[in-house]
Amino acid sequence: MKLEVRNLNTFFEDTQILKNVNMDVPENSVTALIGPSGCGKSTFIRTVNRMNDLIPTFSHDGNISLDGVDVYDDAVDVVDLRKKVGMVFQKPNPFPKSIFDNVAYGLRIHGEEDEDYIAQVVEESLKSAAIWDEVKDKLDKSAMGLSGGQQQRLCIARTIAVSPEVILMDEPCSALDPISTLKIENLIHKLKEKYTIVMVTHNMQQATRVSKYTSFFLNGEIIESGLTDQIFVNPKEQKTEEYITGRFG
Ligand SMILES: Nc1ncnc2c1ncn2[C@@H]1O[C@H](COP(=O)(O)OP(=O)(O)OP(=O)(O)O)[C@@H](O)[C@H]1O
Repeated sequence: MKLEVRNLNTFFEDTQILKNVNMDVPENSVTALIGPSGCGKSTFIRTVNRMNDLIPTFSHDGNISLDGVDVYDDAVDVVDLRKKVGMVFQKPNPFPKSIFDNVAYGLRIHGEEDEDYIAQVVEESLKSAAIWDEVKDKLDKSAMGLSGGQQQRLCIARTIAVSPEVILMDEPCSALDPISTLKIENLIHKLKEKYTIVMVTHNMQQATRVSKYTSFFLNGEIIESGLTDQIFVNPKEQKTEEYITGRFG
């Protein structure tokens, strides 16, 4: 397994958010996380790449391993971990820099100085994120001038420029129109050949379109995990069925 989560509990102060969460994420696949608002999906993915470390009231117990290595081990370098486990957020968050510099950013902060190499990776990343044709003639223009859908693909290019292994996506299409959403979904299909993707989505159709596996979260617990086809066609748990048929949440 690429990612293995065992008996994960997380807390903000003494409020428990995630309760005994277990998950296996196979390599080169898309796993969708579904569940009603506030059930802990974002907290979960932010625990995987240790983004919650930035919140002083956060604590956890249990284990998350990436390729068999505990991501919370003292020997793990958090900067290196976040390079391996990239993240794409709900709202596109380009830096107020040029399109080129947005994608080059990660390479530069990791010490890359070879400008020819940087230019090559920027081009490859923009191509992989299916936005190259739209921006190739204005790489020096501000990323803030792009549409929301273009900004989100730029953020995906920025994430893949540092060669991550896992990409965490927190509702990556929720701020986008249907056409941009389709572009991102097609892109996710392509990206799973190289990367392992874990994606939070509120859109049930999207989960069935893009993911192979689904985990259903409710009140900080995983109620059911399995193949997406099974979860949506033949859920084992009554709560899963109630949720996917829109009876709550
Ligand atoms: N920094 C924080 N401090 C305290 N509580 C927090 C913090 N961040 C999140 N929470 C709480 O953790 C719970 C889970 O929130 P989380 O954002 O993980 O849910 P979610 O399933 O991703 O929701 P949504 O679908 O609305 O994004 C909520 O009750 C939220 O209020």
